Amino acid sequence: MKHAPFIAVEGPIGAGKTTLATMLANEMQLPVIKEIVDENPFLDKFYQNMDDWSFQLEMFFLCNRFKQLEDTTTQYIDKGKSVISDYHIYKNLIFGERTLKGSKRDKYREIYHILTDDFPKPDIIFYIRADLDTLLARIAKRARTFEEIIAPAYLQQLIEDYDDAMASLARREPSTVIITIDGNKVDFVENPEDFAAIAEQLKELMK
Ligand SMILES: Nc1ncnc2c1ncn2[C@@H]1O[C@H](COP(=O)(O)OP(=O)(O)O)[C@@H](O)[C@H]1O
Ligand SMILES: Nc1nc2c(ncn2[C@H]2C[C@H](O)[C@@H](COP(=O)(O)O)O2)c(=O)[nH]1
Repeated sequence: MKHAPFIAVEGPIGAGKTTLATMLANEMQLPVIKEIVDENPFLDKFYQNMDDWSFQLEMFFLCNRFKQLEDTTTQYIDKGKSVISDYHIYKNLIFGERTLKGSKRDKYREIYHILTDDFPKPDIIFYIRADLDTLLARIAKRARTFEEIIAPAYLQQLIEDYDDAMASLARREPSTVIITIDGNKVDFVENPEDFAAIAEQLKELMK
């Protein structure tokens, strides 16, 4: 592994991405890039009416992450510095393919590739899988008001979409190291030894 990998933590809503990315960044003394959520003006409208608001929402996330990834590239990656992020830009496509329809989905897909295809991609992905009950419990624990009305069926579909997307990414980009964490069994928040095992894997990869 390169001495300055770009690391991402991924997984469906509430899986523990921000928590794990922050914990690993502290342990490894790495800068951490966190997606913006609370400043997104469309999320609450989106959960109330997905068809009406999905295009604005996905475009907001895409434009915001485009800027973040641009800055991450110039401030860290181009300078050979390791960095960890609580998302992979690919999540924009995972969600967009599900929440958009017809010509809006086609246009969004084209815009996504125009904006992101030439960006550096993470060398290491920690992919947190978890079942519906675990995600619902963690979303409730996080207690964001606008997430209270997330339909379980939407979340279950995202769980399946993430599995398909990670398998597709592994086929497309065989050099990317994908470490899958079973979020139903591994608890890096409550069990220090679980976190230590994950951190050890990252240290080995960064040697
Ligand atoms: N392994 C875990 N065990 C218990 N609680 C967790 C775990 N991972 C995350 N949480 C909690 O679940 C909520 C969602 O975590 P977060 O990191 O925000 O997830 P994500 O970034 O994937 O949406 C937070 O309240 C967090 O403290
Ligand atoms: N439709 C989309 N929703 C997204 C996207 N990225 C994040 N989100 C939503 C999901 C959660 O309600 C909240 C925070 O996401 P976490 O994964 O950190 O829980 O924002 C997206 O690209 N499209």
